[in-house]
Amino acid sequence: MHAILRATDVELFYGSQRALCGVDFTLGAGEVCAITGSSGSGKSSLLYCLAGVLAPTRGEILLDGVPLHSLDDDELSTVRRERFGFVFQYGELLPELTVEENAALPLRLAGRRKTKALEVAGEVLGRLGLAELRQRRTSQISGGQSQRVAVARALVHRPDVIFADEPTGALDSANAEAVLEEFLTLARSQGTAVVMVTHDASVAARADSQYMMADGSLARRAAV
Ligand SMILES: Nc1ncnc2c1ncn2[C@@H]1O[C@H](COP(=O)(O)OP(=O)(O)OP(=O)(O)O)[C@@H](O)[C@H]1O
Repeated sequence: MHAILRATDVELFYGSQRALCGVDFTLGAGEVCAITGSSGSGKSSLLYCLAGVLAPTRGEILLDGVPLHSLDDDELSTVRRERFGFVFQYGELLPELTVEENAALPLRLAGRRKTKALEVAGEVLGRLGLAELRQRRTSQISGGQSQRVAVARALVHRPDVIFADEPTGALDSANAEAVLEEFLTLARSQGTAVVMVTHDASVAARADSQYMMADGSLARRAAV
């Protein structure tokens, strides 16, 4: 399997606080990976580094063999916008936009025409059970519905890698299953890779690979 993302010996400090140490990680194209670990163990920090949002203090992150730190700000923004999709814990939707406008945002930023972008967003929203809410402003939907809109927005432009921090945290089991199915379908059909942080053991068990984060160190868990 072609390695799309590779981290070698990554360390991250926030001031004097060490959040990551000696992290090695490889993600194959089309691989769905789950990272678990206790609160404060460094899971979100790792996602931020892998996604080029934070620069590691030591070590490097390679995307298709190219070190993220070799890209200038514009190139990094383009990578994040076009090749990555994000469902972050505090990833806010824009309250003045409707559900479908929020979900269509990555396509609009990529220059797609509004009608086409809304049509594609509508299909994804439908698969996530949100068809009825398309025209609703996101200030008028529930937390779990917002989370699914954020998932739709992360995958609408068919990115190469989706980074998801607790993407099913606010969802009941049926909706968590719908989100996971979307990830797995994209991975199998488009070769999209997914790195997701989750506390949900049943979600993690469905991933292709599982890792455990403890005190800034990452360890692969054997398949059961
Ligand atoms: N901006 C920051 N400044 C200083 N320390 C930080 C910052 N963000 C995180 N930390 C610290 O870095 C460590 C790792 O935090 P991180 O958020 O990556 O953990 P996490 O495993 O994602 O936690 P949670 O499951 O609670 O979201 C923790 O000790 C945290 O207190």
